[in-house]
Amino acid sequence: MLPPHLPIEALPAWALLNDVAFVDVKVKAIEGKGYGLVCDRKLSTKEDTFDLPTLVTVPHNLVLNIEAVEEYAKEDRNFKQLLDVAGHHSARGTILLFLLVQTVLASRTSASEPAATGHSSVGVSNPWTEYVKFLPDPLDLLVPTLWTEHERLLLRGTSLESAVKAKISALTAEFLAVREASSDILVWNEMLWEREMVGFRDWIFLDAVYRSRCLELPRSGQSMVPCIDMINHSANPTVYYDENARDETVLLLRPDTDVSSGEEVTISYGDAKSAAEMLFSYGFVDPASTAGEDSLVLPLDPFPDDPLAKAKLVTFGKPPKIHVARDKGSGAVRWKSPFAYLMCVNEEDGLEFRVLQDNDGNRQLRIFWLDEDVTERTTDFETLIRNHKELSALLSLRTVTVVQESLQAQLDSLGFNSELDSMTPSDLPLVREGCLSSAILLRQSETDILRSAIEALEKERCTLLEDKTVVAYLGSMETAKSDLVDEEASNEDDDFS
Ligand SMILES: C[S@@+](CC[C@H](N)C(=O)[O-])C[C@H]1O[C@@H](n2cnc3c(N)ncnc32)[C@H](O)[C@@H]1O
Repeated sequence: MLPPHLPIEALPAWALLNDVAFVDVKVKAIEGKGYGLVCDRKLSTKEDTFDLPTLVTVPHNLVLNIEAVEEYAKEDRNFKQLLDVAGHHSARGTILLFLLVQTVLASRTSASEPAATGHSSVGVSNPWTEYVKFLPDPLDLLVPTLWTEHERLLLRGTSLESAVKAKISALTAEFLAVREASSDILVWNEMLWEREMVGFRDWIFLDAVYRSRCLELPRSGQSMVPCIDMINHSANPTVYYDENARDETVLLLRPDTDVSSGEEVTISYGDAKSAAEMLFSYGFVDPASTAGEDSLVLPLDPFPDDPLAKAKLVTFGKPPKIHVARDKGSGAVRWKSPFAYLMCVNEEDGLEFRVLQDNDGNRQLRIFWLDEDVTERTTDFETLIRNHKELSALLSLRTVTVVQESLQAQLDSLGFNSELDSMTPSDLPLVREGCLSSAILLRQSETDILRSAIEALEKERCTLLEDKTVVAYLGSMETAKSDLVDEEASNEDDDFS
């Protein structure tokens, strides 16, 4: 079930009815980006920077955030029941439920029941019941959770390969939980599930809508704002949003900016977002973005033969990851992987797990390093290691090597699928052009980051290999190895069988 679509020409009437003011701008179709906001006349803040022109004003009552949904639930008994069993977990989950219900209401009101009274048998309609009809068609929203299986193959070897799989699994579990919780409520069971008005694809779509349209407002926090969510992104934005003294959300022309008549106005969706984040959240990669850092997040698997692996994972308490960032200007690389440090400390280095029982009889797994209880510091093994005089360089060397090997494996996997990098739309008729171009940009960006990071880690490794404690350790290992070889050889001499 999808909301019925309204042409964008109907938006000015919706805006008028709901007190949204557009001044000198209009929402129009923009090639390759869906809708966007375009200036009607030349605007400038080059001379007069004191008074910034306000292009759009949206009243506070239209802002959709967790508080607004809780308020709506007070008016709508059925929705409150739904929210009580399946919502309240997070702003996102709560807003998704609201959007789901608005979509159902929008489909019903346009098909059968008139919305004029604001009441249908299932719920109370409100401005969002109509506004959801201006949301993009799912086929035009190119976030990878909505890509076809064929299209998702383009992500092989990138950081999004596992991230998108994990997101789809999480969304499946979330959808099933909503379905299970709400099927005990008669009205929702009939409405959503018996009539099959909602399916898993709708849930994925609403999640994508939320992620690609949610804003962080200075006072109202994570919110969706109708009309302001029609603004596209650019690395060189001309406008920005804010909340004014009347709590209205306003769109303002940036200082020292000229916009000509017919030009699209844009905001920045975030300078610091990597190609993977942009594609994951918004469904495109901006090739013009040259500021800030490019980054990559990869999962990190513990050593398969580490007997302490499970205990380390439990005490660490979150999925192990490697974060790599590269400054787009200088090319300098930073990396971070708290679990990699813990992963490289073993029993022979003084690591121990103990099960302790408190006064109430509860048992708790605690982690000790060199007899100190470090359970609260599992994410800070880097500092613990650095503060250890004799083991610092050796354990750091192990950690750097583990991270470097993981990045190399990822780079190999990208290289293994490198034929994708030169594909054209005619080579892949089952793939949408936007998916292919974004995937190619992502692959290029991640290949560059991985190459730079592997090179930087090699330098770190070389420096650590020269440390005198490492040299002494490796020397002792060599001696132990040659002693063993000598011993085996002399045993062979004695073997007269
Ligand atoms: C907040 S909405 C903007 C309005 C949207 N264009 C629409 O038609 O409803 C964000 C979505 O707009 C599109 N978009 C925004 N900026 C873009 C850009 N620079 N290039 C391509 N698509 C863009 C993407 O689909 C993104 O998920």
